Amino acid sequence: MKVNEFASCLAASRLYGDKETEITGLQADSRRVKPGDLFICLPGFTVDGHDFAPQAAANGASALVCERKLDLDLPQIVVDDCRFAMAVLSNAFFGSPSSRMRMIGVTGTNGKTTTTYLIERIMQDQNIKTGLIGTIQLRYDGQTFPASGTTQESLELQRTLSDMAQKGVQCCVMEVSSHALQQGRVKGTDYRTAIFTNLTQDHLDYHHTMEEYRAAKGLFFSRLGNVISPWKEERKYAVLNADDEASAYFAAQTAAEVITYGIDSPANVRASQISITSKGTFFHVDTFKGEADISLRMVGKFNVYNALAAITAALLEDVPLLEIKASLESVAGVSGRVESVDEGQDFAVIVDYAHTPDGLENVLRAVCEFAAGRVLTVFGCGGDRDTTKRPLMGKIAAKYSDHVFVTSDNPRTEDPQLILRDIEAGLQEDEVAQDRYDMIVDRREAIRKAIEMASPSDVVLIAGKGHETYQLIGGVVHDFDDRVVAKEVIRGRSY
Ligand SMILES: CC(=O)N[C@H]1[C@@H](OP(=O)(O)OP(=O)(O)OC[C@H]2O[C@@H](n3ccc(=O)[nH]c3=O)[C@H](O)[C@@H]2O)O[C@H](CO)[C@@H](O)[C@@H]1O[C@H](C)C(=O)N[C@@H](C)C(=O)N[C@H](CCC(=O)O)C(=O)O
Ligand SMILES: Nc1ncnc2c1ncn2[C@@H]1O[C@H](COP(=O)(O)OP(=O)(O)OP(=O)(O)O)[C@@H](O)[C@H]1O
Ligand SMILES: N[C@H](CCC[C@H](N)C(=O)O)C(=O)O
Ligand SMILES: [Mg+2]
Repeated sequence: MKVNEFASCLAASRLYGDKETEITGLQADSRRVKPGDLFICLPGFTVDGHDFAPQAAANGASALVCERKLDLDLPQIVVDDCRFAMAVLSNAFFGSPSSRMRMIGVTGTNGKTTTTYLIERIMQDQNIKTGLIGTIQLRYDGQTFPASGTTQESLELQRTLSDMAQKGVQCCVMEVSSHALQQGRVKGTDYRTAIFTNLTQDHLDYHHTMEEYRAAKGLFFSRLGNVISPWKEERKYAVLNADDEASAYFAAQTAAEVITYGIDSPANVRASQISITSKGTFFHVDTFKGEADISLRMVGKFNVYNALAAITAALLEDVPLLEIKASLESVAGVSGRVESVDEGQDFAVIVDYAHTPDGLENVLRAVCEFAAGRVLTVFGCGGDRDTTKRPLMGKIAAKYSDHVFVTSDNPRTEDPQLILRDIEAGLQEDEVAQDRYDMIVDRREAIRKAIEMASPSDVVLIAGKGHETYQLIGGVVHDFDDRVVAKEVIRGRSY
């Protein structure tokens, strides 16, 4: 593509320099620029990509996309917002790959990864070649790739979608974070179905207020159906959780057809007769395409919501309900989500990714429902993230646990001790919590103490890191996997 063809994708852009310059690739990191690349200067949150334009030029960039004209002898496309431009240009460069697949996106504070995994299983079982993009990994065409976050930057996303389309992927199910929506990472991506799981507190460091956070998620629904593509005539669906009050706000914003799922409120797909054991969850589901009884191998009422969202999306893809049931019942669980660590010990150890107040409350409620003995909780809160969730999580941990071990969870650049103190403030709101908690900065030590305290029938819940295999302390990434550490400690414990 020539530089003027890129410029013409952006109505209000200004092009300076040789319009015929040929572009062979896109890049937003000067260190990775190859000759022929169009370098996009992203004004980042930590550094300004414009400052790296000379390095990009030295590495052979053919042209620049920037927010102000730079003093460099290269063609330049000047735009108002480079991040949004990057999404539009990436989509154009890769030939709108999302329009060649069935795109199903999932947004919401909790449950995105789980819901995408369930949908992936259902679609794969229909012999529909399905790709997955999310927090744990990317996978398609028999290959897996590490994820760098929940939703890729637009350039990486369009590259991934293009590769999927070339490899014959017919359906892509992906997580869409509020950060991605706010930053326009998915702009131009043509979703057929947009799913909302729930909205509860998280990320207030980034979104500042719950209203702003909700508004970011709202972008997913307000943009749905506004993308020009070969699927244009096709129906678009907003799949909303009838039990979450934010759904009415999203419904009012979307031009797509609204389909609801829920438990407590009337919904198009509704679960009843829920019963939860330590082995799984049973429920009856009433849908617009029949009824079924479903026995999930995953525990917790929250997983009924995730299953309902998956059922709704699959019904909209015309998958028969009984085949959806068979697929859901075959899912043993999702890595790091209510995952049991079983070394033959006489108490339960569960590793879970709950890292928000609502996530923690949900998993603790589920654990309390089936725990025959005490509930011993190990958890912490991430550094350089929403600080206001820390005391809330402390209070919740105290409310549902017999003993709490407050510890580190990726302190990043913060002082770990201070994060623990923020959590402690919430624990101390609980009058009976005073002598029922320990503060242990070293997570391995905290896990060891909890497991040593466990008696037969107790449940040790280790929350916050789930599938993660690292602990970020300062700028250093240390190997750390709750499941591995728990196993080592259990094996070392004498009975
Ligand atoms: C707040 C946020 O979203 N930050 C993202 C952002 O970082 P940034 O703007 O600070 O980047 P920067 O370091 O200032 O660099 C600016 C530009 O200069 C370029 N650069 C930089 C150095 C250099 O030598 N040359 C060069 O060209 C960079 O490539 C970049 O294009 O752009 C980076 C690269 O594109 C992302 O990796 C980074 O995600 C960081 C790691 C992050 O923590 N993101 C989290 C908050 C996030 O997005 N999370 C959500 C999940 C949330 C959830 O639902 O739980 C997600 O979708 O992953
Ligand atoms: N529907 C739900 N409602 C509330 N909590 C949930 C729900 N589903 C899962 N959880 C809790 O949240 C944790 C994270 O679940 P999951 O990974 O599916 O969410 P996510 O939205 O992908 O998270 P992230 O934003 O970090 O990508 C789980 O380990 C569980 O404790
Ligand atoms: N997507 C979330 C994951 C948090 C996981 C937790 N282990 C932490 O590091 O805070 C975030 O980036 O806020
Ligand atoms: Mg996720």
